[in-house]
Amino acid sequence: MMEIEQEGKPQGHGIVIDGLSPLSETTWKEKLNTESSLGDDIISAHLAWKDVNVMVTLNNGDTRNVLEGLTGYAEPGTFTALMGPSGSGKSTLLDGLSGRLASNAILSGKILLNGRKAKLSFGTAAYVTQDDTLIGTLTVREMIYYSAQLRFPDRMPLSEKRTLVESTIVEMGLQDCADTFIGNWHLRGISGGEKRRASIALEILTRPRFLFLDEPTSGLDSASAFIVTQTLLCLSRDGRTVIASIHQPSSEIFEQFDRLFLLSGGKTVYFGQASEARQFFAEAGFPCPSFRNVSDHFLRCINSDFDKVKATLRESIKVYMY
Ligand SMILES: Nc1ncnc2c1ncn2[C@@H]1O[C@H](COP(=O)(O)OP(=O)(O)OP(=O)(O)O)[C@@H](O)[C@H]1O
Repeated sequence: MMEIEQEGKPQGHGIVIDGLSPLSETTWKEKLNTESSLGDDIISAHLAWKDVNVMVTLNNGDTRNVLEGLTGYAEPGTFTALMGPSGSGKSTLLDGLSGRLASNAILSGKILLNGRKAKLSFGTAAYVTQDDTLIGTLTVREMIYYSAQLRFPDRMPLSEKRTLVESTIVEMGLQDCADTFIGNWHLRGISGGEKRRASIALEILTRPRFLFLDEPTSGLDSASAFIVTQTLLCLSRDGRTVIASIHQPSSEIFEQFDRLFLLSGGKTVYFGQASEARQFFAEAGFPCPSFRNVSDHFLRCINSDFDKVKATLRESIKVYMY
């Protein structure tokens, strides 16, 4: 299949509006057909999805399309951010990809793991929710160690569990607070950012290939949020596939994303290299003023004048039709 050449084509990335493919069919098929030659001990896996729709049934029996025609992929060693206004479908996409949709939601479309239809089995994927479910009266090391005892089989030697716990503490940069209480409403403990990293530590104990995170930076100050996303970037560079929904990242945080999936109203506005999104919006007639945070700019464009954004982007995407 050939790409249709057109003047003014935004280079190197794809977008989709109203169900058009954001990627060339060939590129998508390449991602889709990446056959797994991975051994169990290798932490890398490709996820590809095409024409994903999610329909929910409401209490009154009506149905509603929450996601429409989403196509994309996530590769090992990369950090993908799902962004969009509140209610745009970020969590639903994350839930759909990780196989944890609510019982009233039905997903259609293709989601392939290493080119095959496969369920994400225990240990393959981890999901970190927005809420930290930690026990305040334990120290960070105790919390991770107890979690290791619950997650790993009894036949695994304690020394091995301890080694995994210690390496996880180092990987998450929690050495300095490892023996501090996590804390609760009456016990001063570790910071919010450290809590978030401790929550991620519990999930990476099993060395998952995929890490899904719902708003890992919500409620954190900008410095803590930056450290959390920096940690996620490091985890991805170890060969993991990291996908996180993030509401309004600072420019510094935005620069850490490899790929951006920008949603509005359950549809894709942009899918491609995060570093090229600014240029894409500029070419579509929405240059980002230098003083403005780039993610704020995208959300403002979508919120304030989405019809115009859509109309402009629809013009630009002709080049991606095959
Ligand atoms: N199981 C469900 N049943 C009914 N409605 C749902 C369900 N799941 C999602 N929705 C609706 O779909 C829309 C998208 O929800 P979702 O939580 O995915 O958005 P979001 O972009 O993550 O929002 P936020 O940033 O506010 O968390 C919302 O309007 C939500 O109410």
